Amino acid sequence: MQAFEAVQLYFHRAADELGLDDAMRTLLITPEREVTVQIPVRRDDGTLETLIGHRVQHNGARGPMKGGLRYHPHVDLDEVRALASLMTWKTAVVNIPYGGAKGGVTVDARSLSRNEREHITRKFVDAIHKVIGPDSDIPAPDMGTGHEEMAWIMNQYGKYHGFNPGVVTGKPVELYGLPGREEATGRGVGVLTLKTLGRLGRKPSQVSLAIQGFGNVGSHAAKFLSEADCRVVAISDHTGGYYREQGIDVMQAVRHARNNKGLLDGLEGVEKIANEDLLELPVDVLIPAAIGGVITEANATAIEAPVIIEAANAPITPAADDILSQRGVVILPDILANSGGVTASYFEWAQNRQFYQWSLDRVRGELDRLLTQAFDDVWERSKKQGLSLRTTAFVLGIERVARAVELAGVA
Ligand SMILES: NC(=O)C1=CN([C@@H]2O[C@H](COP(=O)(O)OP(=O)(O)OC[C@H]3O[C@@H](n4cnc5c(N)ncnc54)[C@H](O)[C@@H]3O)[C@@H](O)[C@H]2O)C=CC1
Ligand SMILES: O=C(O)CCC(=O)C(=O)O
Repeated sequence: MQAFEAVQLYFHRAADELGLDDAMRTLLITPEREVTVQIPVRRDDGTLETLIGHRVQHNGARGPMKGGLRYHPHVDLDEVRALASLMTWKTAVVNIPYGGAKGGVTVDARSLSRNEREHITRKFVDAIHKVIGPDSDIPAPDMGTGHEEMAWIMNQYGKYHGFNPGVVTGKPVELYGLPGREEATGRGVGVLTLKTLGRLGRKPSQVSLAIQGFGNVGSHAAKFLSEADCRVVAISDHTGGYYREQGIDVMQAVRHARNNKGLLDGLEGVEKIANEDLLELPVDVLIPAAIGGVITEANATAIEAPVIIEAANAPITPAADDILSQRGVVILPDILANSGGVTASYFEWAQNRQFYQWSLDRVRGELDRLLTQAFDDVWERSKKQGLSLRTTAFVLGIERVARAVELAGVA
């Protein structure tokens, strides 16, 4: 099943609960605009390469469209469309005044020099600057991009439209960024993991965790949860998994990765395992925080964790989701679990519009407050209506977007 088809499946399950008619379903699921562009780039060795980039603006009923920019070799239009639609429901679940969008360039970010990344980013902005903007569509980091790319986006956009830092979020703190945006997705994953454990009557000190992916999201989630007294027994990156039953020293791993181009290979005091095996460890909580589609029909029955927190977008296929749900596995869905990133982006954007900067404490406090509210809304409604957390999160998101469409009118 293609990625967008999978999101549509979840969408229709929730739309059935809401009794939405076919016309409204078609309106809500169809992207408003899709832009595919050529990005010609000269590599450092002089060769010319033509890359493809996409920006999908899924729905803007609740506000400017918002979503990250991914540099990854698997990026294609279907994936970007799926991720853009997830953003629409995510911003609605956490109730921030945005719609949903996503962008991507089909390229292995790790194969690029800094100069090449800058070149590609600026060329991409050259191609899409007319359709993005602080009131229309606001990019942010996703896999393979970070604060450097966001600074280049701001700068390149400014060459066409004048200085306006609110065109992009996830910028360096020294350049109109937000203290706390970089950690926000992982911190949010941590906060929501603790909320989930609390509802299940589990104490953090009794809990073991495995986290796949040690980039922005995975490393900050690991840090937050180990500081909260959870035992992080496995972490990984694309080079493999790293296991220690007594618990990994997460800060040592963070320092190691920082000095090793973001990679964990060579980390001492741990056993090397395969990424696939990490997913099947007998842990209390599994946190996929890397690519999508890692838990499928093929490995769902082998997953032992009774709780899965979807830090990555779409890490579980619908067939696997059904198998796990039937087994009673508690799954906190991506559109809630990783919503801390876009929520902090909202704070950054709001402050850019005021040329004002909050303190880190205030950012964390507001972030925790909004995420807690969204979590409680989803958890309580799920129990009341007897629906999975995923279907409930979709119901809540779709309901808010549909209401905005009805109130604003479409004709
Ligand atoms: N950065 C953000 O603010 C947000 C990110 N997300 C999602 O979180 C996930 C991770 O994003 P980031 O941490 O930003 O990306 P990143 O690029 O900072 O890190 C990705 C990590 O995943 C690892 N990885 C890549 N391919 C892998 C594979 N095949 N198997 C195992 N590990 C692999 C990489 O080595 C790296 O450790 C993505 O699904 C993204 O869409 C969701 C919300 C916001
Ligand atoms: O911070 C943002 O605006 C978007 C983050 C994102 O791409 C996501 O939540 O998947």
